Amino acid sequence: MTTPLFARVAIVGFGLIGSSIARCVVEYPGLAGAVTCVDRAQAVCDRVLELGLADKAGTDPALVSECDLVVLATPIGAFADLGALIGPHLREGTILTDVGSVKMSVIRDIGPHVPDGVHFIPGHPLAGTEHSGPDSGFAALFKGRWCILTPLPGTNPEALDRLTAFWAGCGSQMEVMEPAHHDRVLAITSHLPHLIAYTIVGTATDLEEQMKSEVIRFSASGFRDFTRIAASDPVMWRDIFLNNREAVLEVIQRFTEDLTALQRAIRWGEGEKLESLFTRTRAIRRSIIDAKQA
Ligand SMILES: NC(=O)c1ccc[n+]([C@@H]2O[C@H](COP(=O)([O-])OP(=O)(O)OC[C@H]3O[C@@H](n4cnc5c(N)ncnc54)[C@H](O)[C@@H]3O)[C@@H](O)[C@H]2O)c1
Ligand SMILES: O=C(O)C(=O)C[C@]1(C(=O)O)C=C[C@@H](O)C=C1
Repeated sequence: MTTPLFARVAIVGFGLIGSSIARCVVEYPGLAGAVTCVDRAQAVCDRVLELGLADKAGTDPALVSECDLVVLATPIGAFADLGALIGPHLREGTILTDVGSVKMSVIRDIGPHVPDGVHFIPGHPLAGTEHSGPDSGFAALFKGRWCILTPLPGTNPEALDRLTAFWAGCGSQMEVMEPAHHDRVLAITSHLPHLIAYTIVGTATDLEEQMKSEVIRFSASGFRDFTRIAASDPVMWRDIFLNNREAVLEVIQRFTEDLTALQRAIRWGEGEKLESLFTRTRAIRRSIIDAKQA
């Protein structure tokens, strides 16, 4: 039997993403010898043990002290407090990473609590669903999906290689990025689409009762797709918008200008303008599909 990449991994926050990582460890050999669950909810810890996703589970942050990989997988608003709680228990040589959807704020909130000799390498798997909690995870979640690491200057290359190998073993395609660049890219590809979905479904929610029930009854696939996204976890998304404020505000500004231009084109009957934009957007969809098949 070959030695696994890590002897014991601690997953702090054992919801959709945390439990999917644990399922990878259970199902794919060679990633880690054992899993420790740390979650603030005792009910989550009990469920994780019941599901067989960890052999140790509890609410005590000191549980991370016996782990050589620690993955923070709570909503990012909890990171500053969490950093202060687990920092003193991290042992030398441990790799500390996270799965948070914003990277600059994670570096700001966790960085000051990382003891010397601990390798802090922020990360973000670009894979998820609208579901939450330990029952919603699955091992195939990361298969063929990007995982972005945003190492800080001076990061130990061997630690980076080990973490890269761990995520690749979960099925991810790996990429390294500057954290600020990550936050700008994700503001467009993930945060703005969620904000738009929340807005569209919110508008429907505010309609008068009669209209609302008709919208629900006759919702066609376009609206349905938005409701899936708008069903995503409210706390997680509150934290994302509050922690990627500048990049999100910038893309909202551009989006608002583009929406106003479309509004004008509709008002003035500028069919060519509309058709030309819709032709360009169709080409983007095709290039995404082609890139996936390549
Ligand atoms: N859901 C997605 O699509 C997705 C995709 C990629 C990355 N992420 C990121 O992953 C992280 C987790 O998201 P999720 O969807 O798995 O969340 P989730 O709601 O399914 O699970 C979060 C877990 O963290 C626990 N928790 C909350 N605060 C805690 C604290 N202070 N200490 C210990 N445990 C705590 C909760 O009890 C819960 O079990 C977030 O930072 C999010 O930005 C989410
Ligand atoms: O598919 C979904 O449900 C998602 O929203 C996943 C998604 C995304 O926007 O692509 C959401 C947030 C994460 O940080 C990464 C992935």
